[in-house]
Amino acid sequence: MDVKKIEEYINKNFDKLPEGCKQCVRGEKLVLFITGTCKNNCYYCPLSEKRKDKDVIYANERLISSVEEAIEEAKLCSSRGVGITGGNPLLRVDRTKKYLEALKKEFKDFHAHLYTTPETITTENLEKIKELDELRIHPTKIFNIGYKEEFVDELIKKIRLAKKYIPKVGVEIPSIPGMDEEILNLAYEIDGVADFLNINELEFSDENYENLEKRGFYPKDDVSNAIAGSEETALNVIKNFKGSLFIHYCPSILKDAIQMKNRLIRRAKNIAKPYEVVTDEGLLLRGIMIFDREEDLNEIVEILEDNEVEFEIDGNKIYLNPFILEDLLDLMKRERFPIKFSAYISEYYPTVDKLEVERIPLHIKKRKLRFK
Ligand SMILES: C[S@@+](CC[C@H](N)C(=O)[O-])C[C@H]1O[C@@H](n2cnc3c(N)ncnc32)[C@H](O)[C@@H]1O
Ligand code: SF4
Repeated sequence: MDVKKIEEYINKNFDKLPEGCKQCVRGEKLVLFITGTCKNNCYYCPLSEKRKDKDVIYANERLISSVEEAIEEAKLCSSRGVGITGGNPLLRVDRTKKYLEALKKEFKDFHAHLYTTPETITTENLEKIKELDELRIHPTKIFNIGYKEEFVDELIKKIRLAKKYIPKVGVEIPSIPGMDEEILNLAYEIDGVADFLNINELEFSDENYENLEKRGFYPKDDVSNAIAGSEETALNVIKNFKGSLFIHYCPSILKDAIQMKNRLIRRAKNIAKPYEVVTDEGLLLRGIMIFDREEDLNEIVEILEDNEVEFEIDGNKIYLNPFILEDLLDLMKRERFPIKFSAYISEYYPTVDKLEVERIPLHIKKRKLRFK
């Protein structure tokens, strides 16, 4: 599926999607990675080395250590809900409870969903997370050990238990190529018990690549992280399923090209300085002038102030609107005004690390070579 097809598919099915997915697609969810701790060891686990089995907390891409930082990040992204993920959040259930309750208290109508696995769904844990609106259960044993009735029975028991505390309880699984029959059986077994089944296109990462390759899986193309055959398995299950359960297929490209982009746009709009431009991809553009000498910087500051141009000084740099910078350089060249600075357009992520993705040179100030 390409981006256009995904958009058509999402628009057609939007009303049927679980609320957590609706918000996720629109980039409205704060992704709260509450711990990297997990006892499951799935061979396809995509977690990066920085997160896997590390007891760390991230709010979106930001490493945090307090509830206040999570709230701040939610505000910066105008989040309307939270997806609590990991690792297994229920292995740090008291921390999960603290963050969940704080976010629910801070924001009105804040939708919360959480990912976990069947073993940790207990009455004691559910009591602590009953403020959740949605739970998504990943039956890891079925995909790591094999499809066995006892694993399906355990899953069904846990869905029934969770439904006593949480309004919506669904099952979320990776689409393992070739497991069409098992996934179809699973869908029939949970029909009438679970509220939905989400099937994720299988993705590789630096961490799981070797494991996936050993099992004969390989990338479907050289532009995405998706595994060949995973989409076919998911779509095959949906085509052959004749029950009433809602099955949603989540392609890898939906996460990268639509959901991530929408989340970035929300953050970018909130943090953009008055002189910065938000791109359609949710990145920020700014013009940068870099000076060797303070008097050259002061001269330009005077010109910008005279022309009421918004700008900011950062050490030997001036930041300003990229289009104004281009116009200014054109004018200076036309007027043969000496250009005593280097100028670039910088494109960067509106994330906490402000990762620069591109720097387009507009003018490079020639350096003089001096022999001593
Ligand atoms: C990345 S996990 C995060 C939450 C938690 N660790 C878990 O596995 O449930 C979210 C969902 O992605 C699915 N998943 C796990 N590994 C995946 C992979 N390599 N590619 C695609 N989906 C995957 C699982 O079905 C899980 O429900
Ligand atoms: S349950 Fe999730 S975090 Fe844990 S090993 Fe499996 S994929 Fe990784």
